[in-house]
Amino acid sequence: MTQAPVTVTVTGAAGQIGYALLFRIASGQLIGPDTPVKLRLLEIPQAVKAAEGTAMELDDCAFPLLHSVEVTDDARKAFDGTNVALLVGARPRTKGMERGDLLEANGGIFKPQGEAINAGAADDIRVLVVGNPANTNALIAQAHAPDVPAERFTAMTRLDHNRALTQLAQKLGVSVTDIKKLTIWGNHSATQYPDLFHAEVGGKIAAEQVEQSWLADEFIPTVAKRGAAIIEARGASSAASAANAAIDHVHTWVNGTPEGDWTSAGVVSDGSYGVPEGLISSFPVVARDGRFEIVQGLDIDEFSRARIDASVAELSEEREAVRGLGLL
Ligand SMILES: NC(=O)C1=CN([C@@H]2O[C@H](COP(=O)(O)OP(=O)(O)OC[C@H]3O[C@@H](n4cnc5c(N)ncnc54)[C@H](O)[C@@H]3O)[C@@H](O)[C@H]2O)C=CC1
Ligand SMILES: O=C([O-])CC(=O)C(=O)O
Repeated sequence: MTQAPVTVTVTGAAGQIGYALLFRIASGQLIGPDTPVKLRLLEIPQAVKAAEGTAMELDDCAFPLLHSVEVTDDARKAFDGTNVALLVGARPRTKGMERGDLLEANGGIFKPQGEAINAGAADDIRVLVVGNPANTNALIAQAHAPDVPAERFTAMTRLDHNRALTQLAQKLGVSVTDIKKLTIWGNHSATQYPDLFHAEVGGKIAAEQVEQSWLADEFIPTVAKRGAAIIEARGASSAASAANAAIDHVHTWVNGTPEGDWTSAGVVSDGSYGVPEGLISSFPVVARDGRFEIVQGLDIDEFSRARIDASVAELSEEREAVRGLGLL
């Protein structure tokens, strides 16, 4: 062990993503193979026992990098001194629930968690929100952590990015590693826009290597509705792939993007590409020196513009809705 331990807090630790995520974090895949990890698992009181069971299993793996595991239902304890917070636990939509009800229920989770992060997290805290609606939940948490730089709050669109990589790789009969500069724009929802007009395969623009009808009528809807397709097939929402994307997101954030490539992440808009300032929207980003930076200067044609605008309009509506609920 060559480095000081990093404290990683996972909320919703007893859930299905939590179960797919925790063992990978404990094995060193989140930050790197030289960094020991202190795990904090936050759950609601009814699920603490199940989280304790997972903690027992983590012990039973004897992971060399796992320094300790603590389980709690107290957000202040969970985020005290935390370096990386993975906010996975959220209120799922249930029958008869309107969008506003969902936003309000999640406000009750992400507001106090933002406050607890503000009160006690480490100075270098990085937050990834996975729980849906991820972008707006991230916005709520960020709004309640005024002492933490806003850029430290991010929302996960890496799963969408990874889904898009594989759809394109399968279409062109190439490896996912042959694809560079793919982008997911906007909201982690069915309005998201997976962009192939800047993506490159073998150094050439991807959109020019596929039929326009495939791009518009198959690729975009397949990626955007993949979450629903998994639920239909599995009877439960994506779990291992979501956990994998969370690992990818944080690993990239800490360790950087490769030269000549970028990734996608929901980050606070600085007004780039006409996305209203302050919204947490997905952009093409590079990670350098432990920070995400929005890739600048891309030409956006009419086709892409309309799709980015539609998804960003949805994010603006969600922001207005949570403002109306007094959550911002
Ligand atoms: N951004 C993305 O790409 C994806 C996001 N998701 C979202 O991730 C979330 C979690 O999914 P699953 O693990 O499958 O759900 P799950 O229902 O299996 O687990 C959620 C866990 O969160 C816990 N929880 C609820 N409120 C909490 C609170 N205030 N503090 C701590 N824990 C709390 C629950 O007790 C439960 O154990 C859902 O909102 C889902 O929609 C899922 C897939 C992809
Ligand atoms: O669609 C869902 O409910 C889960 C999700 O966010 C995804 O799989 O992308």
